[in-house]
Amino acid sequence: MSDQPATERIPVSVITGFLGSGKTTLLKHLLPQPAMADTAVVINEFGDVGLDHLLVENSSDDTVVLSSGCLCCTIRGDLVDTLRSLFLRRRKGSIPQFKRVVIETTGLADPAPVLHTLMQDPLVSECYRLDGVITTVDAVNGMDQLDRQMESVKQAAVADRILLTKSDLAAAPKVEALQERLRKLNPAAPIHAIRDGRIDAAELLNAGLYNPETKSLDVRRWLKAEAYSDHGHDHDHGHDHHHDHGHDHAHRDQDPHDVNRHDSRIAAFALDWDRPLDWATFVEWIEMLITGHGENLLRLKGILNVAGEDSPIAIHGVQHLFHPPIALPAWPDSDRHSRIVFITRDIARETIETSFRSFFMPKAG
Ligand SMILES: Nc1nc2c(ncn2[C@@H]2O[C@H](COP(=O)(O)OP(=O)(O)OP(=O)(O)O)[C@@H](O)[C@H]2O)c(=O)[nH]1
Repeated sequence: MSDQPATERIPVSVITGFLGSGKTTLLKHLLPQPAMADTAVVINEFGDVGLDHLLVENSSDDTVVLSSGCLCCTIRGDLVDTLRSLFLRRRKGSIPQFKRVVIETTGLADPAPVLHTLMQDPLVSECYRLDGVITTVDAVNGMDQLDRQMESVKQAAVADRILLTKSDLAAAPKVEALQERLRKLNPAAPIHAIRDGRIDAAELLNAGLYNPETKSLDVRRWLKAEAYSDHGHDHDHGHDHHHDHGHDHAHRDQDPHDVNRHDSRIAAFALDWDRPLDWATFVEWIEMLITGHGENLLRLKGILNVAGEDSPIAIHGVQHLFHPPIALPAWPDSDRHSRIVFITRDIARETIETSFRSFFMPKAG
């Protein structure tokens, strides 16, 4: 665990989104805004020659281009080195005192390993904290990309904010259908339709647990667990079909003939539990889950009511990584339920729920 409190580490925003979906255009419009002052930018390009940094006008010493590979696979070590070197140069005063980092991934990046590195690498997580993931989705090509490219599904599924770009080029019904699909894929992320990257940076920043404006840990905003309750996850209606392909109820109204839809492999849901949880049992359950399903646990976050603790514990996981829990100073309101949000691939809600109950429901007889 990092010695630095979460509030003192430098926030990192990750901009991801499929090829050509408008990441660089967005960055170009964000960087001149006052809310983005003192931002260091790390741009990752696929291929030998980086171009995007030339397109982002205020390229400077704070802009680092990682080329010749995709951030998610070949050059993860470079990301660690880059973030570390930026931090050391900042401390030495050889570059300005940046207060935020923005990483633009390549369009083909699977975002999970990038988040992994940010949260897991001891050197990185000592100095930085993941603030949020911003995903651009192309209104013209997005539907097709979601059908064909699993990366684009994952990019949308793990987003904290989704930006629908190029809606000026797509017919309204097409934009609405895409928005609807994205809402099912990721119920908690607000979706903004934008044109040519134009959006107020304040809408995108500070998506994390810590809210710099109120200087407090803002659990409700971070977790948005309530967003999952309206999306058809109820399980009391006598579904008798078998869920052996990880098909989730949230997607039951998709076109059954469209076998290519990756979204049916992705499920987003929240578990809610009204009794205090035994911490040792919880850790045992999570470890079991990670051992069995780690790769497909795309994202997990929650706030727990732990037996014997007066205040809540925030948890955060990405695939095989379970981040050190954070003890929050107090409950945000009178609701003392534990809430855990899951974004999974090929794991149905029932699987998680059944395993949770097997650990926490008192055994009959
Ligand atoms: N009409 C229109 N064009 C846009 C919009 N957003 C981006 N574009 C254009 O889309 C093209 C691709 O945009 P980029 O910002 O380079 O996309 P990118 O995601 O950075 O691309 P890669 O780094 O190759 O993955 C450019 O020609 C942009 O001008 C938009 O909202 N409307």
